[in-house]
This record gives sequence, structure tokens and C-alpha cells, in this order.
Amino acid sequence: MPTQRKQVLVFRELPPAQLDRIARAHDVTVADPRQPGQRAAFDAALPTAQGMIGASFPIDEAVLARAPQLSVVSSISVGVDNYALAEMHRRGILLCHTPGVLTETTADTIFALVMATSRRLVELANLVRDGGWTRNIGEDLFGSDVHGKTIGIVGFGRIGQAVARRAALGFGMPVLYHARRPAEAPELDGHARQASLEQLLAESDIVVVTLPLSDATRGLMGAREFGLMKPGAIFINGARGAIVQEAALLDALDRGTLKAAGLDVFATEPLPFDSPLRTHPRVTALPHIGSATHETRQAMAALATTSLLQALAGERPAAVYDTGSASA
Ligand SMILES: NC(=O)C1=CN([C@@H]2O[C@H](COP(=O)(O)OP(=O)(O)OC[C@H]3O[C@@H](n4cnc5c(N)ncnc54)[C@H](O)[C@@H]3O)[C@@H](O)[C@H]2O)C=CC1
Ligand SMILES: O=C(O)C(=O)CO
Repeated sequence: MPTQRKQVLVFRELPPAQLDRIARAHDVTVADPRQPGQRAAFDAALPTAQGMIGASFPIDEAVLARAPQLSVVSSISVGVDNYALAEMHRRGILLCHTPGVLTETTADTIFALVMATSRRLVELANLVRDGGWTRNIGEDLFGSDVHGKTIGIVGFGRIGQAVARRAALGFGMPVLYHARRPAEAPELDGHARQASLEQLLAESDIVVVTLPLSDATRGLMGAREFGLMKPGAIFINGARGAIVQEAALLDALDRGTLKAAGLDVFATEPLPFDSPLRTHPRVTALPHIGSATHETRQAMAALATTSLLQALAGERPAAVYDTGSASA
């Protein structure tokens, strides 16, 4: 029996094939509140919305309060820091997300940052582009090895372990990881060792953050933590900007504690034009492209759409986030 048509608010652009899947079964409003001309349509659709799908916009308590009919929100992201989790739990609103389909792509991006910072790839490619390659480069422009270096991974879930596989199995790097419990990752046996955060920071040549943003992780990397890192270490953030105190990161770079930082994410996105991180000579900054490949963004949109349709049909979606847990 076909399900009754419901009201769906799409708050971020969806590929046409996914939009069609939703529109065949339900009445759709497409309104991205980040676009100035669409905010009014978004606001107008909230009172009747029964399902929502989108990303990159905070669905906070104020938004939820204006959506009394809402039963499911499907996020086209694995991170759920944009959602008022406790309020969704209280109201029994399902939250779907996109674990797994972006793991390998995001790990590729993070490893690209490891390579780019260690070997100074962006800086030296720009030297060639700017006509500065007029003689053989000298020691002042040498990088540092990646293979064989110790990598410390803070947060050892899907993406953290995918980074560890690249590091350990591809580059012969010993892996330290900070996690709340020992990882079940047989392919990393003999390659990866659990450590306290302090031990990991003190012993790693390259520190990579792959934690979710939560009350427990907001601002986790501050002056104390950067101060514990090896002089000349490299710091990579592929998770969420707000996990890092950016002033402390800049200070550690300027004092020379850190050799370089590779950042895909920032406390404020897009990165403000006047942010010192944008132009710092030893920062490689990317515009939040962890999962941004054609293949992966299609897969994320398809999974989020499937979950939304399943939830609206009264079925249990495959990828539901447990809003009752404090964090992932
Ligand atoms: N740069 C980008 O474009 C992307 C960023 N992300 C970010 O990466 C995060 C991780 O994604 P997944 O690996 O799929 O999630 P996951 O849930 O598989 O892994 C997160 C791990 O961190 C652990 N953890 C949580 N709080 C902790 C704490 N306080 N101390 C120690 N460990 C803690 C969890 O137990 C879990 O093992 C997402 O939440 C998202 O914010 C994800 C995809 C793309
Ligand atoms: O999925 C996420 O959490 C992202 O940051 C973008 O893919």
C-alpha cells in the first residue's frame, strides 16, 4: 500500500535523481536557508514539515520549535554537531546521517594533508608557478619524511582507522591512537597501539584529529595540548574546526613548536578572509573538502535520501544516529 504523501523540506541542494525519488512519494519544498533569497521559504515550510533533508545549517532548538510535525531529519553528513540532539531525542525525532560511505574519501583527504604538509607540496608547487624555481632547491626548502614516522590519531572510529590503515600498511608508520576503548581492528594488529592523549601528543611526529565535535571535544586542542607535542611536529585537523583553539594553534606555529598544520575545517566556515590561518606560510588550508568527490557526495545524498524515505514510510532506516548518546 503506498504511504500517504508527506511534507518534506529539502534544505540543501540535492542531486536531481535523489530529489525525484522524494518528489515521487511526497510533497517537496526546496529552500536553502543559507541563501538569502530562500530563507523566507524555509521558514514558511517549517510549520508543516514532517521530514527534512540537508546539511551545513544548524537545526537547533529554535528551528525545531517551529516544526511541530517533524518526525525525521536526514543529514547529508556523518557529523551531527549541527543538530539539537537532546531536543530531538526528547521529541522522538529520528536523526539519520551518512556513516561509512565517506570514510575512505575523507581518509584520502586527511592523508593528502599529511603528505602536503610534510613535503611542503603546496608551497613548492607555488614556487614553480610563481617562477621562483631558478636554481636547484636547497635545504631551506626540504621537507620531512612521511614513511616511518609515528602518527598519532585522536579519535579512532571509522575515519581514524582508515587513516591508520593508509599510514601503517602503506607507509610503514607506527600508529598511536587515543580512544575511549581499545579498537577492534585486526588488520592493524602489531601496527597500532592505544595511548593516553598526553602520551600520543608527546610521542607522535604527526598528530591527526578525527573526533566528532561534542561538548567533550570542543576546544580539546589548546595551548597545553600543543605544548605537549614534539618540537617540529605536524598537526592535521580533518574533523571539525571547533575541536581546536585556533589562537593556540597559531601561537604554537609562530613559536615554532609546530612545523606545520594541515586544516580541512575551521571554527568559522567559510574561513573569514582576515583569518591569519588563511595566509600563514606553514598552514595548508582546504575548504572543508573531506568528502567532496563526485562519487562520495552522490553516495551520501543517496544514503540520506533512502533513510528519509524509509523513515517516512514507517520503516527503520539503515543509518540512524542515536540521539540518546552523549556523542558518537
Ligand atoms: N572534513 C570532512 O569533510 C569530514 C569530517 N568528518 C568529521 O569526522 C568525524 C568522525 O567521523 P567518523 O570517523 O565517521 O565517526 P566515528 O563515530 O566512527 O568515529 C569517532 C570516534 O571518536 C570517538 N570519540 C568520541 N568522543 C571522544 C572523546 N571525547 N575522546 C576520545 N574518543 C572519542 C568515538 O568513540 C569514535 O570511535 C565526524 O563526526 C565529522 O565531524 C567526517 C566526514 C568528513
Ligand atoms: O559528513 C561530514 O560530517 C562532513 O563534514 C562532510 O562530509
